[in-house]
Amino acid sequence: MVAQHAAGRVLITRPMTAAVEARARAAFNVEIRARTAPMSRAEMVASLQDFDVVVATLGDAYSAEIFAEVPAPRCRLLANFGVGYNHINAEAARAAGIEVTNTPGAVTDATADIALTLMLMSARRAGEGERLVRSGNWAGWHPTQMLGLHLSGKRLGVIGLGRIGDAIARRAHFGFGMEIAYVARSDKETTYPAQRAQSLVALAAEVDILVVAVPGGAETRHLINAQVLDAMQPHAHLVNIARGEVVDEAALIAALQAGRIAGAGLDVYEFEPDVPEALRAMEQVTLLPHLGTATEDVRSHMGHMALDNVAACLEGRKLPNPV
Ligand SMILES: NC(=O)c1ccc[n+]([C@@H]2O[C@H](COP(=O)([O-])OP(=O)(O)OC[C@H]3O[C@@H](n4cnc5c(N)ncnc54)[C@H](O)[C@@H]3O)[C@@H](O)[C@H]2O)c1
Ligand SMILES: O=C(O)[C@H](O)CO
Repeated sequence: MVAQHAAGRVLITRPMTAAVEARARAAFNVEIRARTAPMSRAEMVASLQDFDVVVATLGDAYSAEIFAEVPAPRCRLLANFGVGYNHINAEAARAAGIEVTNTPGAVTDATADIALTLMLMSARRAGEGERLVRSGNWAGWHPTQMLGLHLSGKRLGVIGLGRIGDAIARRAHFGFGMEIAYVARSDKETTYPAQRAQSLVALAAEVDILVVAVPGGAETRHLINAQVLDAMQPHAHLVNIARGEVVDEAALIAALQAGRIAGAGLDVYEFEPDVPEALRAMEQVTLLPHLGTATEDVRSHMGHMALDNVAACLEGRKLPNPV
């Protein structure tokens, strides 16, 4: 028997997995928004006025302006569904008396798996090959057909050796025998040999695959710019599973069109869900629709973590995952 929480109205801004919705309905006085699109400005303002806790997610742009519109919010917690919370101005939330939590760890393995999927698809031209077979134009195997980049023994550069970056590096090293290099402010302790590069440009210049796994937000916006892309080797591939804004998309398109890099594997986009026609037109680009955490198990795990934070807030306990 799940206890009913008398106090507190909860809004969940998207439909969730059945398991998460069932727990939320049993445990809280909850409203679950039926729409899958991000919250409008008016909806976000109303959410801060009418609910004690809001389970928000990617695309719900709780900017400083939204908080400024509600001087005395009823809301005490924005429990973000997802580890990345660059869509929420956490400083402005705190100034308004609203805590922010996220779901670290629940997303790590699944997102690392998608990074490896993109590394393999990009290096081995899997998307292009699949489109060839589907087109009916495949003329058959021959020794020089669609040659790609062999990953085994190659060098992987990780930008952002945190939870996901480390899970990617582990998979790449122990699964594919790849050498690992990374950039960070200080040396990291790892379960595999890993070399810290002097700078991002130096890292870009020395690797076969460069994978982006830093958080989004103002500090990392356009971290991967024309200078970094120009430093990469012509046979190298860029993989981004972090946030679209970390990569200067116009510079990436220019580098790909000029053949300055061999390919890119992207799960996220600068102006998501808009994906430039130029990217969609290029065979050497693998495009996924932000699939990092898209499995039933993982989305339920994320939802339960968010609900654990909701429960803690409503019961006056310490929040498990403050950002
Ligand atoms: N594609 C997806 O579906 C998906 C899924 C989950 C997470 N993500 C994104 O991945 C990000 C990382 O998640 P995580 O759990 O690994 O976070 P994390 O905090 O564990 O790791 C991020 C790492 O990046 C490092 N970092 C920050 N700025 C840096 C910089 N300028 N240069 C080098 N390193 C820098 C941090 O020190 C940290 O080690 C999330 O913030 C989110 O935006 C995407
Ligand atoms: O940050 C995350 O957890 C994913 O991108 C989904 O929000």
